Amino acid sequence: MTRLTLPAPAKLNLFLHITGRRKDGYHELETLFQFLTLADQLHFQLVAEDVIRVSPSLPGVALQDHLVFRAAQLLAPYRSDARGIQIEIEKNLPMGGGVGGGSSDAATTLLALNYLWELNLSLEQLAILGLKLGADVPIFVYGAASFAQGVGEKLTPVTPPENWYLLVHPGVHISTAAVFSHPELPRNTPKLTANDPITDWQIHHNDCESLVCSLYPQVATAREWLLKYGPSRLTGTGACLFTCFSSENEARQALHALPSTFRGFLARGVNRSPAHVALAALTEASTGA
Ligand SMILES: C[C@@](CO)(OP(=O)(O)O)[C@H](O)COP(=O)(O)OP(=O)(O)OC[C@H]1O[C@@H](n2ccc(N)nc2=O)[C@H](O)[C@@H]1O
Ligand SMILES: Nc1ncnc2c1ncn2[C@@H]1O[C@H](COP(=O)(O)OP(=O)(O)O)[C@@H](O)[C@H]1O
Repeated sequence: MTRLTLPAPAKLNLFLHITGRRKDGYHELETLFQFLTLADQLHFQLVAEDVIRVSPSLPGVALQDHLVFRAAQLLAPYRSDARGIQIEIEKNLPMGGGVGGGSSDAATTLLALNYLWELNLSLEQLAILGLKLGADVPIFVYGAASFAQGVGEKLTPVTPPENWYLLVHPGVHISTAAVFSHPELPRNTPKLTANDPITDWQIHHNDCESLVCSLYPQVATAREWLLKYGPSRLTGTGACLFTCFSSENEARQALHALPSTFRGFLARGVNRSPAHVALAALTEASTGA
């Protein structure tokens, strides 16, 4: 096989507790990750020359900083021949939206190149490499909805309900680093205990939400609008907020009522990453399983 298309799905942080800060400045988190059917699409094509080509470019992102390019660079030394790769990205996920698009693009690149370059690296090896690119990369590499601890790399698979979500982007770009370095960010939520119902995410919260709403009035306005439909929540450090619905139809009706100042996305929560589903289908087809 010389070409491959794989999705790079969005994630939601159904809740996000900050339980402390490490000496290196990184924050200790407890968060519940679920994937969405909403995804970027990445097209991979092996080429004879020893190059890594990524197109189209992303606004404001130099090639050297592009997480897809960096993921390919990390894997290139493991090749046994000099075949290069051409990668084309259909970017559907809002950047800086808290849905992990960059990390997911990187993880999908690791999975795809491991397959196309026939590297036979384990998911654990790919996750260790991926963590160098971002705290969120391992969850996408493993591909199972999980309760995450540490900086997001200690993962326990769980199965929250696979609801329909309306995701609202309030039109602001939020820097993860800026939120985490803010003096008013709460950093001392007690750790959950073995008896806490982890997948009952609505009883938990996102420690970034109040701060982000006070720094970005558009996020607060979007939150107020979503609250008409049910409990709403910020994902990650924002900017996107979500609320859940029991059917696609209800979620679609809410999407139709969304003010034009916001962008809305309809998606289903899924506990297995669509990238893994696609890769498994491919492997089964090629082995005739
Ligand atoms: C907060 C979360 C929750 O899923 O998501 P996003 O809102 O970014 O999607 C993630 O932990 C983000 O992961 P990721 O986007 O990969 O962050 P990184 O590139 O590793 O880190 C960006 C910056 O955020 C800070 N950071 C990040 C993660 C963490 N646990 N503690 C931190 O203090 C650090 O200052 C770091 O320099
Ligand atoms: N492939 C990529 N997709 C998105 N952002 C990228 C990518 N590569 C590098 N970046 C940089 O990472 C930043 C955060 O990306 P993103 O994952 O979209 O945010 P978030 O973690 O909030 O969902 C972007 O603003 C951009 O500067």
